[in-house]
Amino acid sequence: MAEAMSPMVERTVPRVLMCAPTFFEVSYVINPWMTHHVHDTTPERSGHQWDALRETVAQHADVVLQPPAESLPDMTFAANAGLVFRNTFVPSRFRFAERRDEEAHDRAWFVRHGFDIVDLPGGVFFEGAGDALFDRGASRRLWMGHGHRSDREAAPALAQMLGVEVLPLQLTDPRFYHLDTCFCPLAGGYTVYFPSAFDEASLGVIETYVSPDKRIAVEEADALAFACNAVNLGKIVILNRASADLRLRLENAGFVVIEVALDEFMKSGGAAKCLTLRLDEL
Ligand SMILES: NC(=O)NCCC[C@H](N)C(=O)O
Repeated sequence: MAEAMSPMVERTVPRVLMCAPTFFEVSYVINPWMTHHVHDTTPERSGHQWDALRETVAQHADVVLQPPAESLPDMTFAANAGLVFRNTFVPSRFRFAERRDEEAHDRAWFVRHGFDIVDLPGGVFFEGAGDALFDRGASRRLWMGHGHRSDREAAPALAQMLGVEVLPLQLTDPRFYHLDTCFCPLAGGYTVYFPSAFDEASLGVIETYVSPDKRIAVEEADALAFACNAVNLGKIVILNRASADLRLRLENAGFVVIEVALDEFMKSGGAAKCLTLRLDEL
């Protein structure tokens, strides 16, 4: 029987999925961050950092736990399970074989929790909320990154399947291989992003849709510290690290910045946002 989740019920407290890093390690290389870190993580350190993130998120949201699976070290990056919109779950189709066995676990979890599963057309790669981020301003538009992991073809398909406007953004820097590594929509329509990770046309799209007073462009040092990979829960912004300048800009926009060290996960190319998946996208 489906476990009761009531995903359609209007909630005031955000609901966030996380998956413990029990089996997390760097055992293969599918992005530049992983290159020098094969077998360079410890369960103690990743467990400790993940617990700190879970406890921080739990102060501002209901945390729902997905059981991890053995031999799937990247499953802890819950954002990549798929995309949630209302009661619909669009499962990821991973580009690299190393992550494809996660798909069955994620699908089963979302079926079990009462979501409607809607699949992308065959052969289209799509890495879920790693590459698809809802605007948090007045609009429900979806920003979608492509060029490294997800295919551009996923954008019109998602628009049709979900009935939302989808804005594709071309990613150009292999270090910022998922949209959530270099772009973060915040409450009120503010947007943190690293301009150099996008092609010119995509920067033009961002500048068309996000007014200058809402754009928070970061320097490379912040981008490399995964400052764009932030969890935004209302006024709260949880991230690995922010420079004094970025913190000030976020505070001036009304946000409260909370740093949680996640360097063990950065060895795999992920941080706060990648380790979470919003389940209430209404
Ligand atoms: N950026 C994300 O959304 N997730 C991080 C995924 C890290 C994993 N090692 C990968 O390369 O797929």
